[in-house]
Amino acid sequence: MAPAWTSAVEEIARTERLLVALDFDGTLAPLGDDPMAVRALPEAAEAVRRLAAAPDTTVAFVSGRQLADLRVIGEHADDSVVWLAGSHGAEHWRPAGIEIAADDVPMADVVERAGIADALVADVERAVEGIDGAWVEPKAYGFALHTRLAQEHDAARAQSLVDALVAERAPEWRRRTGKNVVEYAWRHEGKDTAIARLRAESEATAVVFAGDDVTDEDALRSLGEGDLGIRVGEGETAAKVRVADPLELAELLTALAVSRAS
Ligand SMILES: O=P(O)(O)OC[C@H]1O[C@H](O[C@H]2O[C@H](CO)[C@@H](O)[C@H](O)[C@H]2O)[C@H](O)[C@@H](O)[C@@H]1O
Repeated sequence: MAPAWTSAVEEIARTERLLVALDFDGTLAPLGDDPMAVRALPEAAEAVRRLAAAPDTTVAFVSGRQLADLRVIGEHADDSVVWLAGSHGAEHWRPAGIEIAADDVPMADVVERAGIADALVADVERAVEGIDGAWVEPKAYGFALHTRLAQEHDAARAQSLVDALVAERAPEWRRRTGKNVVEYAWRHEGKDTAIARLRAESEATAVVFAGDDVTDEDALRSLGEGDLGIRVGEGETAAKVRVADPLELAELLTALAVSRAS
């Protein structure tokens, strides 16, 4: 029997210019304990390669990872044709020859906020130092508190300590929850902003977006009638289609690449 998503994939494959925007962690790559050790499933990497080679098709990774880390885990080389939106859309990368709009945050603000962020990250690290399984990932515009390896009560304690510190020192920062992670950032862009920018720059006539987590719902909710949102795994969603895991997503993306190439 054909998968339930077959007709949706065949329909969107007929659009003139397609943007395929993909979250990374939990979507192309299964989640793991060490964030820098994860990689896309080979089947997913191959599907991305085939889609990127298909006519009138732009592929982008849209991730909460800071850009530098996304390039490492995404095995993204300088000559790649895959577009990137990191830090939930606050950082962008484009292939050679495609112009990229300059960041509109004044340099003086960046410097000032980076100083505040560095001091806050140091204090947050000290605050969670003795809590088993809790650790801090410094990021381009803030940090993430990881609790994947912590007991439930330790995770809750770490989160409330960090919430209190951020509320006192940086109440205007955006707080986002994810799978065993809470992120805090002074840039407020979300994946909805990233999709709007990628759609405009690629002149897409339709968008496919796939993601597995709460922050991906910003992007999924922003999609229009002619787009295709895909939720990977469980959870409430605004997506039209659900797949079980990254492996089934790779199967869907391969089917899309085949339709797009024919
Ligand atoms: O937007 P995404 O690409 O899904 O990024 C979300 C966060 O991903 C990373 O954390 C998640 O994946 C880790 C590796 O599998 C896992 O250990 C962790 O529990 C997950 O929450 C990343 O480390 C965060 O910075 C991202 O924001």
